[in-house]
Amino acid sequence: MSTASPVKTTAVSAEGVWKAYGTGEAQVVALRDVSVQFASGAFTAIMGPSGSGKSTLMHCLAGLDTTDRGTVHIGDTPVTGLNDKALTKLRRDKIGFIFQQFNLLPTLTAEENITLPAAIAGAKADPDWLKKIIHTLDLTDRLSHKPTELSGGQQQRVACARALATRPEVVFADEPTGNLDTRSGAEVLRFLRTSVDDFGQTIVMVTHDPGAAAYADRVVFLADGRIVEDMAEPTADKVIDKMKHFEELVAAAQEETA
Ligand SMILES: Nc1ncnc2c1ncn2[C@@H]1O[C@H](COP(=O)(O)OP(=O)(O)OP(=O)(O)O)[C@@H](O)[C@H]1O
Repeated sequence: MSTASPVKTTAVSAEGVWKAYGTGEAQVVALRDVSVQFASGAFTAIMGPSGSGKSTLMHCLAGLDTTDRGTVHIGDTPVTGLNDKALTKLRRDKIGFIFQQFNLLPTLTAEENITLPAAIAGAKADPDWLKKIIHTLDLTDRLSHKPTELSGGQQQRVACARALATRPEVVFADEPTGNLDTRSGAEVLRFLRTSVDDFGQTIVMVTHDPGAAAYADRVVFLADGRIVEDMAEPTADKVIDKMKHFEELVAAAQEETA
């Protein structure tokens, strides 16, 4: 019997990714030669100033946007180069999304919002798994409610259940606490943490909030389209301190890639 700890596999990877918007004088380079791996069963936060490329990176990783150069993989599956049909299938089968604005369908109940993506994918979500996440999210008494009958925190918890219903290879969360008060935000973050620790999920979360980033195992900092820092075991204080020295990090990264 082997006593070696299990080798962490890579859930998502980007290799030499470049992305620009517009052309000529109006061109904005949003990502400059970004290479990064996200381990399976880990919670990673992506941080950086406004316009640093966080959303662009997440969209390229999730196959919502194309890269100009470089490659992206979800597990062993190359995202770059897939046609629209294959991309839709990849997103449906392997990726969960949580958005700042919840993005629930207003005419459906909480339960229907949670189970719809699996139904569209032609898969029936495992009932025991669904029961477990609905219970963990404290939504059992809210399943027949429509989104307008739920608080913001409850709506985001429904969005969390929806994202995890198919046990995707990775969940991308874009500012999931951006529209929530501190208490509701903490509930969502605690759930994301639990989903990693107890259920082995992989989470990649964009956030501006050092307190939210402190729930993660790792923080990747972007500035000016480059990765300028990779922090393990973040705390809010460590993150705030790093953000104070951002200009120096950007200047160093610019010099390195000049
Ligand atoms: N569709 C687009 N067309 C033109 N420029 C774009 C587009 N999307 C993003 N950009 C530009 O690319 C750069 C990176 O944008 P991105 O939205 O990825 O940054 P961000 O770090 O997510 O910012 P924020 O924190 O404000 O959401 C910015 O300069 C932005 O203006």
